[in-house]
Amino acid sequence: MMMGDTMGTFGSSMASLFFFWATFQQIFPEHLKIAIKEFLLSTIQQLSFVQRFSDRVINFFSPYVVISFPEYEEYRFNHAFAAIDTYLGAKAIDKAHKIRASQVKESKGLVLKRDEAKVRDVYEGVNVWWEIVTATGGDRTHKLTFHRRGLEIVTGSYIKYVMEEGKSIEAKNKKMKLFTNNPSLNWDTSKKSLWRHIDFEHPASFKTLAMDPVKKGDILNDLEAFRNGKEYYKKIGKAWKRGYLLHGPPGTGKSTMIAAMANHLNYNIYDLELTAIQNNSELRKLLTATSSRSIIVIEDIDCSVDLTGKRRKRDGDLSVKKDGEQGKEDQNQSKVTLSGLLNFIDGIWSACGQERIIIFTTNHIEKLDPALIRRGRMDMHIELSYCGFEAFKVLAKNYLDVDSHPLFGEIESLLKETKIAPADVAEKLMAKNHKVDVDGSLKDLVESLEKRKKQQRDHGDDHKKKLSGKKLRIFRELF
Ligand SMILES: Nc1ncnc2c1ncn2[C@@H]1O[C@H](COP(=O)(O)OP(=O)(O)OP(=O)(O)O)[C@@H](O)[C@H]1O
Ligand SMILES: [Mg+2]
Repeated sequence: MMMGDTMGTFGSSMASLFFFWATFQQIFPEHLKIAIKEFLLSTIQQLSFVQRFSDRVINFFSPYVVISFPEYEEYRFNHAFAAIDTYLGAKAIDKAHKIRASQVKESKGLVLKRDEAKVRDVYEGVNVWWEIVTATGGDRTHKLTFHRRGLEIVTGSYIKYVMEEGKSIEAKNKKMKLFTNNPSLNWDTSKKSLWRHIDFEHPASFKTLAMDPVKKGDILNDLEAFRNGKEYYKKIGKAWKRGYLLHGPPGTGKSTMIAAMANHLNYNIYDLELTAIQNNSELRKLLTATSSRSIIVIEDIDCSVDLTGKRRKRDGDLSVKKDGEQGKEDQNQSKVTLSGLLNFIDGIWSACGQERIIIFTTNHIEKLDPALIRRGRMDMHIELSYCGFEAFKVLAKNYLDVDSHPLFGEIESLLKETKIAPADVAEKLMAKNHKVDVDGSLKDLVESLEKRKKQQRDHGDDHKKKLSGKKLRIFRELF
């Protein structure tokens, strides 16, 4: 067709359209036009009503239930959303096709997350489908779809299970921290000024801890029972806390065990230095500023606070001061007292605290006031003692990577007769100049044990001689 023909056809079509519009304007009066408009609008409304009604009918007959977990609710972040996100992210990584890796500031290493919009899960035989939906505004929502049959299981326990799993994965991925209290003089109005922290990266583990394996097993079981004891503690109406008293000579592994416990449970450590605080109210402030899932440690409790005085009942309170020291005590408000510590452990902490462990360590259990260490306050007394053969075998494995050696027999019998701390054994087994020398290290240890055995025997003889001399003197004085 020629260009001119095309233009002609277009022109005549436009002319017909104008003609039609002008006729419409003339024929239909204004009110009729409004009526047509209203008719069209109501038809559209009816159609959307039909749509809504049909949705309802479908929902009514549909065997599926959908629960939504929006990221924000009334402008506040919904923590359930975060827990679900973590749970789904970590779920069945091995089966996922898309994985997202990231390193978040607070996390230990690379966090691998399943990166799929839809995830299927099965819980107690119920199939559920999770889907993440993003609205046009960018708000995200986790949608959980399942068959009505599973309603009781899903609402009764599955959602709770997802929340708990999510939170525990979050906690596991978090870097542990070691907190130390700032001297109270440096505190300002912010809670953050009470404790300073560093990342906690101690390599200690129960596997490398040298001690009697039965005792080790008991402690591990106790920790596990505590960690999983939320419902139990609630049932018996007690605060979810546990106290351990670690006692034993220097270098027997008390501090190492605390690190191993923190690593095992993934808890933060609060190392409470009592000498840096002035009084009981500061102590209370510090302890209430600690977080859940943490271990609060007071090392060398016998040296940190004057606990040696006899307790005396005063105004229903426990006092550590000896009789006659009342005036001094009133003046001396700058003391952290046994009563402050005990009150906190028993009272305030029980009311506000959750999932906390408190550990006291001492080299001199005999110096401690019985009130501090009675059962219930300190639930478990753990003695770390001199190195036995079983503990030695763990150290030999750690340091030399050997399970047996011709010198083991001799070492076993020497250890029975000699008091040596695991720290001293470890020192002998440690590689010199980064070279592991099994024979040399074990020979070194045997020599050191023989020397100690002799010293300890001589010291024992001296002690016996002194005693018998004293007895003789008393005998002479008497007769
Ligand atoms: N039972 C043990 N198992 C493994 N290593 C140990 C053990 N005991 C001591 N060690 C080693 O000795 C070093 C000192 O031990 P640790 O600091 O735990 O002793 P401690 O009982 O806390 O002593 P102190 O009473 O002086 O505080 C540790 O770094 C560790 O290498
Ligand atoms: Mg120590």
